[in-house]
Amino acid sequence: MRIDVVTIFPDYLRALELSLIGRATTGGPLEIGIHDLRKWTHDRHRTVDDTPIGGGAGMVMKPDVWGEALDELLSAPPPARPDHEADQGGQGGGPSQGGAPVLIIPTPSGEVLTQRIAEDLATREHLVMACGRYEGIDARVAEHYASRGVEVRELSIGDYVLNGGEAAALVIIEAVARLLPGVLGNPDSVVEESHGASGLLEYPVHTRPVSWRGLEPDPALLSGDHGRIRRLRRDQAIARTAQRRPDLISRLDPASLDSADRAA
Ligand SMILES: NCc1ccc(-c2ccccc2)nc1
Repeated sequence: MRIDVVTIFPDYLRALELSLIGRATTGGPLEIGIHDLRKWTHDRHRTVDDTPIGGGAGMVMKPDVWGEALDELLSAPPPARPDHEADQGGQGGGPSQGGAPVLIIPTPSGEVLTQRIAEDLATREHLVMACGRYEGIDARVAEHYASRGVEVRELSIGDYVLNGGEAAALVIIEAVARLLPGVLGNPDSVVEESHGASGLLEYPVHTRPVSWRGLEPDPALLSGDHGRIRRLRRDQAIARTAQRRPDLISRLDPASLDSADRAA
């Protein structure tokens, strides 16, 4: 997968070149390109914004500058893919959706990112992320590329407003990139995690010391009885989900709640 990020604060995205994601980019399953939007300006002041048509506070990012940047990045050839990855669907499941790039625009007015959306994006070959600042990007940019048949995803990462799309882009990229084969240290840990296949929140985890400040985990965890431990953890996950995220309980497939027993 290749991810291109366009921003007026390229240094904000340098974190991607560190840690887990950073390791995956050196000849791994992930290529990342960070681009300064001002590269596509032509005036002396490298202007990227202007006052809103129709009035209102703040500034809006100019469609013409964004158009030059996205024309270039969206038409770039898809990343070369080694043969063994021909049908690599990654943890996102399913075959790759082919090389057509997806234009992702982080925005407070977008659809909220979910694990399902991350899994879908993890099957793509090329993501182009447009990070807005100020009051956002001129709405005609998303409209234009959608009308040209580009898949445009305006994504929110939650119901709050940030100063720009960069922090949201980091969240979206991490949620997607960690699903790619070879990026996550232990692929098994993708299975039992909050918002994973079970649709439940993750059960509470513990490690040594067994007794800490007078607190100890449920004795079942020390029993060595794996069926009993599996059932305890399922019950803990259900209880935690019901308490903290009742909205997730209503979406659950009842059959998935018994899978812990069947897996025993
Ligand atoms: N849902 C998180 C989120 C994403 C993007 C923005 C944003 C703010 C200003 C300009 C451009 C994007 N705000 C919140």
